[in-house]
Amino acid sequence: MDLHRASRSRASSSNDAAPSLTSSVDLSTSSLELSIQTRIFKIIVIGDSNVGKTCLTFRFTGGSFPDKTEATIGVDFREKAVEIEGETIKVQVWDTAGQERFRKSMVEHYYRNVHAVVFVYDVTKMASFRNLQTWIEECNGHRVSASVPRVLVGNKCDLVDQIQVPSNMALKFADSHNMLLFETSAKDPKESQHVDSIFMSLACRLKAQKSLLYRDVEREDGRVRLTQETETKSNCPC
Ligand SMILES: Nc1nc2c(ncn2[C@@H]2O[C@H](COP(=O)(O)OP(=O)(O)OP(=O)(O)O)[C@@H](O)[C@H]2O)c(=O)[nH]1
Ligand SMILES: [Mg+2]
Repeated sequence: MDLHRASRSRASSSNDAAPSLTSSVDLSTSSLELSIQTRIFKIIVIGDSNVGKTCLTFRFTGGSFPDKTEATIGVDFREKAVEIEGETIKVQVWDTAGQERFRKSMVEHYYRNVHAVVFVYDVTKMASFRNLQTWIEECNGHRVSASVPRVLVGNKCDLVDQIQVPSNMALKFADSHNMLLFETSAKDPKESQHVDSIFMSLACRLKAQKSLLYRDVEREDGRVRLTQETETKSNCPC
């Protein structure tokens, strides 16, 4: 399955950084050491119920397709440590509920300090594609910065005889929203690497955006001050 690259070039430096990366934060030495060791990127997965959000996140973090899923209630967290350019980063995936009744009390939490957003639709359900506009509006309504990377995922491509959403339509939509488009399948084991690349491409972009110059650490009266780098790096291999 092809990975379509919609136009996008939004390297940004202003950002709600990873939990430990606000531009000027006092930390104890031990928590600083911890934050230097492992950064955590929070990625939320959003879309209609039944599009396969749980299966995609399961595929990425567990490497397999679940035999059986139930509608997600609230949120399920899944984590995976990945290595990018020698740095170990924890990708924390928030598998959200698509059903309104199972998500309404959680919505604020989904979007708080989010680093990247994955919008999912089902390629065999045109309604799930049409509803993307509503999901995007919800996201924008929660003050998610324009610099937070977003990608679009059309899932269930293994159901080749049932596809309702043409690739060119999805690509046009992705382009108009400055997103990359991935058409894939959580179920098809041959697509496993492609599913990984959804999250890895985001992690690479986040790493490039949120570089910290550790040499800028200053010590003042036993406290430690972190200074965030303002330049973006663009030497990520992804
Ligand atoms: N054929 C096929 N079925 C899939 C794929 N991904 C998920 N499914 C099936 O679609 C159904 C819904 O999958 P979930 O991952 O639970 O959907 P969800 O988006 O998490 O749904 P909510 O938790 O209610 O928001 C399940 O029966 C899955 O087995 C896929 O890539 N191909
Ligand atoms: Mg689910």
